Amino acid sequence: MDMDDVARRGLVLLGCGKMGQALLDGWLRGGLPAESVWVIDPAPSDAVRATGVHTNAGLPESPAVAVVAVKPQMMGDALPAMTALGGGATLFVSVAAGTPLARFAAAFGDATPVVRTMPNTPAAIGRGITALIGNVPATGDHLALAEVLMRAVGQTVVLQDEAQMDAVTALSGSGPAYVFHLIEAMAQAGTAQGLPADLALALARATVGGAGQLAEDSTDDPAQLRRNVTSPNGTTAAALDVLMDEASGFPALLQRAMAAAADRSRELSRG
Ligand SMILES: NC(=O)C1=CN([C@@H]2O[C@H](COP(=O)(O)OP(=O)(O)OC[C@H]3O[C@@H](n4cnc5c(N)ncnc54)[C@H](O)[C@@H]3O)[C@@H](O)[C@H]2O)C=CC1
Ligand SMILES: O=C(O)[C@@H]1CCC=N1
Repeated sequence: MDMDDVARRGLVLLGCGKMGQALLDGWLRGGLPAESVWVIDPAPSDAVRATGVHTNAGLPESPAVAVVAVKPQMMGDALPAMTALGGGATLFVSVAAGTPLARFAAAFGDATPVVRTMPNTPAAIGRGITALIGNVPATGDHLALAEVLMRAVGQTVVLQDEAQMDAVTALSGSGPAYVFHLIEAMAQAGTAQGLPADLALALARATVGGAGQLAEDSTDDPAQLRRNVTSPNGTTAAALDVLMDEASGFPALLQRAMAAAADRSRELSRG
């Protein structure tokens, strides 16, 4: 199965909010015809309607793919709309946090191929990263098709074990929010040091954006990039003494924050 099959047989997208829309935009940008997509969402946005996809219309009999992009708490209400697609002919791809593969087998039958994924919101600009893992009925071809779908919005990595999904969710799924909060916090601290708020925010955004791009593009690892900024006994060293403090610095804080996120993912998985 490839994107030509998806164009011919159709793709159903269940839930088209922030993540669903980012994916939809990526697929349409990549050349998937709007008439090949069926969106099911009780409140589709004007932007989704404007794409020309089918919204809340009768579903094709045997779509190539059904993508689940509703909140984990909505699964009980949302999945029954797709019951008829279970059984094997349609590949299910879920982007939902804390929703195990077994939840989809229970809804659609044990023979249904399902690929569970965890994308992130930089997908909206084609800069996401998505981790994937398939269930037993999902073949190499199914996983490859799921990767093609997710590559429309960024990079992909395949996991070895579904249990890794909780840590992935805590790291790359939720991670953009930590970075946005870092920008907010740097801007606030800049204001506290006497800068006007708009100037502090502009500096913080560009610094995090530029440093992120440098970290991704450079052949140096992040530790070396950090050392490149840090003059002996200079300003950066003074700040890093605070940020790298064993008890109260970034590492300890992020250990706690990500443990909370991963624990919440495990809790959601238990239903
Ligand atoms: N926002 C993020 O950063 C990420 C979200 N995810 C996952 O993506 C999924 C969607 O999250 P968001 O897009 O952020 O949420 P969202 O709230 O923006 O979108 C959810 C959409 O589902 C629709 N919906 C509600 N009930 C429905 C039903 N019964 N049938 C069909 N559609 C229904 C809503 O109208 C809404 O458009 C979640 O499972 C979340 O865990 C995964 C990675 C990152
Ligand atoms: O907060 C959440 O539950 C979702 C999953 C990863 C990012 N947002």
